[in-house]
Amino acid sequence: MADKASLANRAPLIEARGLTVHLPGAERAILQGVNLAIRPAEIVTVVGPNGSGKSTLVRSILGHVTAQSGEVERRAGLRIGYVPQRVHVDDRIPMTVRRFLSLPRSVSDADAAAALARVGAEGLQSRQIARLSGGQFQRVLLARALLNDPQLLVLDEPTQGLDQPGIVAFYRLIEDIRRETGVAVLMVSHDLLVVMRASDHVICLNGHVCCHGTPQAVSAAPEYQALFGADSAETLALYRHDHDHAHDGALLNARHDHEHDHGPQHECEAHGHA
Ligand SMILES: Nc1ncnc2c1ncn2[C@@H]1O[C@H](COP(=O)(O)OP(=O)(O)OP(=O)(O)O)[C@@H](O)[C@H]1O
Repeated sequence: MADKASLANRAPLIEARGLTVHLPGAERAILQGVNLAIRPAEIVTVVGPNGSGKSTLVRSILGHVTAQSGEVERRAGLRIGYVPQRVHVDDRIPMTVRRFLSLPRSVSDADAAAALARVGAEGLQSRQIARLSGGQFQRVLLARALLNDPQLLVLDEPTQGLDQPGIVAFYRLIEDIRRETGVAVLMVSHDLLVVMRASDHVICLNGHVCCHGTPQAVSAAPEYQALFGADSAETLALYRHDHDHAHDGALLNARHDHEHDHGPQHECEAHGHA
């Protein structure tokens, strides 16, 4: 995790205040009064059940969806790399990885090769996009998002369709990239255990912000446990402590630095329903 005090002192790259979003056809507001700030080099993760508004929040922050009230302030000239939840690739239209990396903006062969190498997908340039495995495709999407040297990476469910080792490896890659480049990361994910482990700040969303704080604080919060069940908190606590011995199973690929939790830090702030 990044040093918390130094993160907190940095001005946000992007900040949402009081975002309320109604979408046409929806009976009620999809987001209500949501606040969110992402600072340089910070990994912020949004978790929440299906339909809780995670993608809508991401799309509002990116300006793809107009909020009925509230505001999004972004640093002037902010460069964002975005990996959307769904990318439709028509497999009837041939498209190589190299060509895909030049959409929508043309990039040099050297930059394309460097971006692929950075995400562990070197040598895929001539492969057809439609024939990549799920894990390869996610890495190519990430490579494309890195091409404009972003200050903020936005990843909406980036590990969909990956198996557990693939999920762990992907988040590890994100942590490495953050460490090397200082890029900030906003992620939406269902992979509670792995993604919360990699996060500086977790936001638990269910139309409004139910609670937020460090992974430890959120996993101990009653609002989080009401949404995901007390078991999820126990499993996270176990995972975080269980690092001194050989592990079986996929999680053994996760980074095990010695980071002890000392119980909930009571950082979660309950936000009432509007
Ligand atoms: N374009 C739209 N018009 C009307 N309602 C929408 C639209 N897009 C999403 N919704 C509704 O808004 C709610 C939130 O959707 P959203 O995709 O933001 O949730 P999510 O938390 O990302 O869900 P998931 O985890 O299933 O991806 C859902 O009830 C969804 O049906």
